[in-house]
Amino acid sequence: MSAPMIEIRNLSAGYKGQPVLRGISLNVGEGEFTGILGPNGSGKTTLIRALSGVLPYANGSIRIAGHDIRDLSAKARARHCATVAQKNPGLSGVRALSLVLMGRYPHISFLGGYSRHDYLRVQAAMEETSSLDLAERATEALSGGELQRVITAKALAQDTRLLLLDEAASNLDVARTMDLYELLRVKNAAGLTILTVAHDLNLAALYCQRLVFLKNGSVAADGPTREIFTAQTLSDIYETPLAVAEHPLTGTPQAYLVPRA
Ligand SMILES: Nc1ncnc2c1ncn2[C@@H]1O[C@H](COP(=O)(O)OP(=O)(O)OP(=O)(O)O)[C@@H](O)[C@H]1O
Repeated sequence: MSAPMIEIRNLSAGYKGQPVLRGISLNVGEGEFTGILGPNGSGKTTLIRALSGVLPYANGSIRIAGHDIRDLSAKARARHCATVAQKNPGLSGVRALSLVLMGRYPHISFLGGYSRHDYLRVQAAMEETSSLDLAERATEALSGGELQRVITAKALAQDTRLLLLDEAASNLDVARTMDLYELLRVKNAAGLTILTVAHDLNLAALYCQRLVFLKNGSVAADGPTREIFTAQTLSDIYETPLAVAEHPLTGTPQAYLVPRA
């Protein structure tokens, strides 16, 4: 049997010596589309940051496609795993096209420049994310949603087998959100392993086959969406009453807010 795409063993990580993730162990198989959910501050972004290699961790191990990520250079890591982060560093003075082209950087050789193939991959990724018309725009002049699409294009242009997303739909309107998740569905069907942080429970339930709920830096619940997405589990994890009913068209479980009075 092949190794899981992600193997996390007893992972502890945090900031300035303060633990946030407390001994997390989790496997994600190749081809899974998994949602990471949980209350504010539960450690979702911290987990994505540790997986993408930008946050050093105190204890435990992370293997991606069989490689301990601490043994990989940043460039080698970027050939295995692309990330759409929640916060993006200042991108002043960069055209959208140039930003997406940076996604090809892990694939160019030491002396080689970008090839025709790189530009074709960039064009395809921008078409897929409906951002090609933004190619010549300065990234600092883009709206939050436009920038989000360009950054998603950069991640797709990276041509990895694993994609990590942290609230990738947070700046998108409802139509763009559905465009993104439909695109993710197609990519997942073509073999891409996807791990996405989501706050929108119903969106996650519609698209993710598996849900992992974090709470206080630990895994509080983990399982196939249709089994784990229950009123009891959600209400316990979020400490607020929630009801669950089937989506009228898909039969997927969906959550409903319950007024307290
Ligand atoms: N750079 C940082 N320095 C210090 N503490 C941090 C830093 N980033 C996050 N934290 C703290 O770590 C904890 C977990 O934060 P994290 O962003 O991982 O949570 P989250 O589950 O993604 O939350 P949210 O749903 O609000 O996005 C929080 O208590 C947060 O205040």
